[in-house]
Amino acid sequence: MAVAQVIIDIPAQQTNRPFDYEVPENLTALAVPGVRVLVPFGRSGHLRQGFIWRVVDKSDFAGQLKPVARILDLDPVLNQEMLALAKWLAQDTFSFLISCLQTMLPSALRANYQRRFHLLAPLAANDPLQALLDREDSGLIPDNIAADLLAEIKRLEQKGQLTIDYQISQKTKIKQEKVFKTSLTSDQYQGLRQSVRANAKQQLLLLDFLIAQAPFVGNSATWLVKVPGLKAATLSQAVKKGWLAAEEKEVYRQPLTEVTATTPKKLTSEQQAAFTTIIKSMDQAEHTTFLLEGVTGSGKTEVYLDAMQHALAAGQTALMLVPEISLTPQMVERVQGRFPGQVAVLHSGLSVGERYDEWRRIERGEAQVVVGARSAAFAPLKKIGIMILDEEHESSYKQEDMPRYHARDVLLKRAETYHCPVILGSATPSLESRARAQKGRYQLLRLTKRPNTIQMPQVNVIDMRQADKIAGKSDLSKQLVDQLNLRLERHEQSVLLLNRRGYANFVLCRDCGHVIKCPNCDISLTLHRDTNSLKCHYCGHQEAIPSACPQCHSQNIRSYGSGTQKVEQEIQELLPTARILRMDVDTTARKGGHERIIKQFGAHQADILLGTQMVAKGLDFPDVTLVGVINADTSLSLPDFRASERTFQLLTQVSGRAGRADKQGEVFIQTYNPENYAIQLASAQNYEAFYQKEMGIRHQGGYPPYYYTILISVNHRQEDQAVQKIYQIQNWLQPQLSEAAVVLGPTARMITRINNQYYYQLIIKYKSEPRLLKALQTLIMKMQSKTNRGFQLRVDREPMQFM
Ligand SMILES: Nc1ncnc2c1ncn2[C@@H]1O[C@H](COP(=O)(O)OP(=O)(O)OP(=O)(O)O)[C@@H](O)[C@H]1O
Ligand SMILES: [Zn+2]
Ligand SMILES: [Zn+2]
Repeated sequence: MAVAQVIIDIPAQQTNRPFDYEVPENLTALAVPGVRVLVPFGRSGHLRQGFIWRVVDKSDFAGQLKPVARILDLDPVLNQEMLALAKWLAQDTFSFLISCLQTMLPSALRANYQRRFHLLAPLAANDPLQALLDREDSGLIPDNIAADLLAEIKRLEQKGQLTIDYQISQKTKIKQEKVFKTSLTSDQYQGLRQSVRANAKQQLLLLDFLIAQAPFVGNSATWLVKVPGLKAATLSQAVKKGWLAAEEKEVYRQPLTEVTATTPKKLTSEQQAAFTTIIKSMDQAEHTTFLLEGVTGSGKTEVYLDAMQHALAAGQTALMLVPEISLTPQMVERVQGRFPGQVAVLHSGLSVGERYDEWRRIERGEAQVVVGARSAAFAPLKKIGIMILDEEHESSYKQEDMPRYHARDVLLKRAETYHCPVILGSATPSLESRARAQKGRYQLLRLTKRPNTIQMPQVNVIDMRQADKIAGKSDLSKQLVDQLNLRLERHEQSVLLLNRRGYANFVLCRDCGHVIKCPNCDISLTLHRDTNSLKCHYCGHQEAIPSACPQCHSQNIRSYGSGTQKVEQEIQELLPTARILRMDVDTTARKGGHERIIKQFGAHQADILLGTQMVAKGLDFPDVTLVGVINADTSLSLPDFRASERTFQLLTQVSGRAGRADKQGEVFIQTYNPENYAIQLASAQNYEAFYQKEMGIRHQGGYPPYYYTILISVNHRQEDQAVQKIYQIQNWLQPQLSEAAVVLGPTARMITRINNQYYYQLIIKYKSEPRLLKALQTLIMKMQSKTNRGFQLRVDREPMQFM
């Protein structure tokens, strides 16, 4: 007897293992690992969806096995590589296996359940359930059903008066169109044309069309028949008469717009050197990881494209991840232009149907190149020859919900399977990656110059403590406004960054630039409006908001922040002729909003692009000669040990948007902290020096990459419960750790209450803790027990957000 081991679609610890089911004789051919099935589950025996994990000969289960009820796929939706990847992912990220399996698939394949009840006995007069039966969709239990109705359903179910069943509704269907093949020769069609009656207008219309299609005749290709005025019935009759053969063919909802084809550029010597090293490793099928550290505008993308080309030429495929597709329409266009018709694009901006179609094209081998955001790391490509992670420092590559994976780790794991190299590219690599390159775990490749004679932009720091400001507009220095004006006169473009990271969350002295920090940690304190206090999120230190600056005693101390809308108005008043495009959460809320703004700017429909961090990424426009940063400081003050790194990255990246073609670029950075090393080194565009300096600070403070970190968080409806639990966890965990491990906290999370749940957390810093993994798994199990009802535990390895 064949036994299917099935992972059930219920993300919970109790169901986080395969369950055995008998495979009925008639389903044995279809019951293979990776197909979706419906199986009866639990005492109720309701049908649930699941995945076949493995098929074995016999079961260790003592009782009678239930049979698999239905198999939903004719071919597995997850292949062996994906199943193995899911297993690794579940372990590595402390996640449920089912969550990992679901993450790998487009949401169209995650079925929706419809619950329906069927009466076994008549309802009592005026039973409220009658209302549900009277509806058009009789018996459907709506998702938003009122609690008392649901209780009534439960009551009748328990009394045996009704049953509930679960039906899978698949939202997205494969889209099909009818295509045709000729079945007669050209002469035969001519003959028919003579023989049909003159008033058979429809038939004549079709025959004329078929004769005109002479090149198709005798060819095996199928095509769509679209003749104006021709009725569908005429076509079906023609098929019946044997004039034509018809078949259903899958068609795709194409989300792509037309792009112009491009040819490779002649690589510079630095690009050539990097490329040669990479393809050598591809040819030798090594899973080397390259860190391509190339200054902004140095042409990393050209290296990626050539490496992808090399893979395709060898009959392999290529996978490229970018942080956010909507922000990088230019990147997508460059890849599509280079490989027309071969590219699938995966991202959250697509409709469910579009995404599913792109996934199918990849799965069937019809697209050899995939470009996508984080979740495209699981694109079902086969024979991968190269994988690329562009802007590898971006924190959006880490998923914040279960499974909390980092796309980089997924690519590196897949590279082991495909024996192919991975390129991590950035002008500002994460410290983690750069440190690994230092140790030789990654191979460092550097591009230090822009191609040909193009120079890096000149960067100027404006000290806002002393700068001439425009009266009544304290956010703008005269110097920056003059520069904007100059660009207007020259018909060149400007990009303005308003740094909203950490907006209004910290306290800064407007006279001396002092930011209030924790006495125990090298981290700024966070302003809590609700309690009117300043708190440290690492050690729990708390103090009242001072009325004067502790450094210069000025009373001009306040929380800092400024909105894009306000700045837009100010600039418009100062430069009435300037055409300003604003890019922020408000203007990009609609689908395609980013893309529209970027396209408009590219088409010179505006002189100034003003926005939040969105404007820092990927833009490559030849006429941008000025970049202005309105407030460099905000992100410096985040209560996060990565605050300096993030600031450095942001300033370097945005500066890099200037002067990318033949016109020299200039950058002006307004700051209250001109001596700060992150600002200094970003203005010098000196990544290597920043890396050295920041590593020293991380070493001293005991932060990554010198330590690994794990965040454990617990939440509960009642604050005291959450507090008690986090202390219990700490007391239980501490003895299992070595002396070398450091436990920070417990502390409240910055936003302590969300949705009436209170969050408390611990951070473990460690170097090597062989027992930690096991301990955390035990902890996860313990937290699922009945006594821990109402608590939720979260274990996040290498968290990107500590707040
Ligand atoms: N070898 C080359 N010859 C001529 N032009 C080049 C070459 N390589 C790149 N370029 C051009 O230089 C500009 C910058 O290149 P690209 O966008 O690839 O840089 P990047 O390193 O990916 O940039 P960033 O990290 O700043 O986004 C582009 O307009 C590109 O077309
Ligand atoms: Zn001060
Ligand atoms: Zn502290």
